[in-house]
Amino acid sequence: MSQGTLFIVSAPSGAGKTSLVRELIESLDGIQVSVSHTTRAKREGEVDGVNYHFTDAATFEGMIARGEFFEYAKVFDNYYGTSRKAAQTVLDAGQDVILEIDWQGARQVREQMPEAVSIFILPPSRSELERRLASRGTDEHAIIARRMRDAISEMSHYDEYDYLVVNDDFTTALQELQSLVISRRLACPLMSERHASLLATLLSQAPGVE
Ligand SMILES: Nc1ncnc2c1ncn2[C@@H]1O[C@H](COP(=O)(O)OP(=O)(O)OP(=O)(O)O)[C@@H](O)[C@H]1O
Ligand SMILES: Nc1nc2c(ncn2[C@@H]2O[C@H](COP(=O)(O)O)[C@@H](O)[C@H]2O)c(=O)[nH]1
Repeated sequence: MSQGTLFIVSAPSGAGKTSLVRELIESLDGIQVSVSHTTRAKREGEVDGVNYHFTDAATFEGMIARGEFFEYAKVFDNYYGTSRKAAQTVLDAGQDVILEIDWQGARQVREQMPEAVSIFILPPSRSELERRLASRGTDEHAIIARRMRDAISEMSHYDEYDYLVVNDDFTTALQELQSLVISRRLACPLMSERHASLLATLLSQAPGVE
């Protein structure tokens, strides 16, 4: 079975990547989002194992020591990471996988898997980014201020990514993400089983092929 494609999606906090990725995986078959581990506190409404695997720092550091992370980083003073097993299981099943991670994690993934497709999502403006962080209603003022400060350093890594998508109008940004996933599938140099079997049939029936 051919392997799926790994997509990296990064953005400053509040730009809308979780909302876009949620809609993307609902709109396309054969693509899943990898559930990260984090040491940050659970927000109201978040579910362990769905939004994140919520862990304490000792557990997270034990996983680091055992080499269980594909990538991990400290973001806003908390650990966040993708378990190697979680991402690989999806890829081995022939499904595409999306990692919603920061620029530090994206670098680690590219080093190990240069064929990964990376997408950076930009907000239309800094004021709109701040408005979205506030309107989400999940974080206190000090946390929003910290995320706004770190947004500039996150965005300064935009040029390490293969594609940029501006999340101004949500539907337009979603369509651009859908196009990137679909065009990657069509351009995939690894032949799918369906294509291989069709070609084998077509070529075996062609008279006079040398
Ligand atoms: N195009 C858009 N226009 C207006 N609001 C949007 C748009 N996209 C997302 N939002 C809203 O912005 C807020 C932040 O979105 P979201 O939580 O998806 O951001 P995020 O990039 O995943 O943040 P984090 O990295 O902190 O998880 C949400 O309330 C979401 O509904
Ligand atoms: N390197 C990684 N970064 C991650 C991962 N999961 C999330 N993130 C980054 O954290 C921020 C904040 O997320 P929040 O849920 O607290 O709002 C987010 O913007 C991502 O950039 C991960 O597995 N690895």
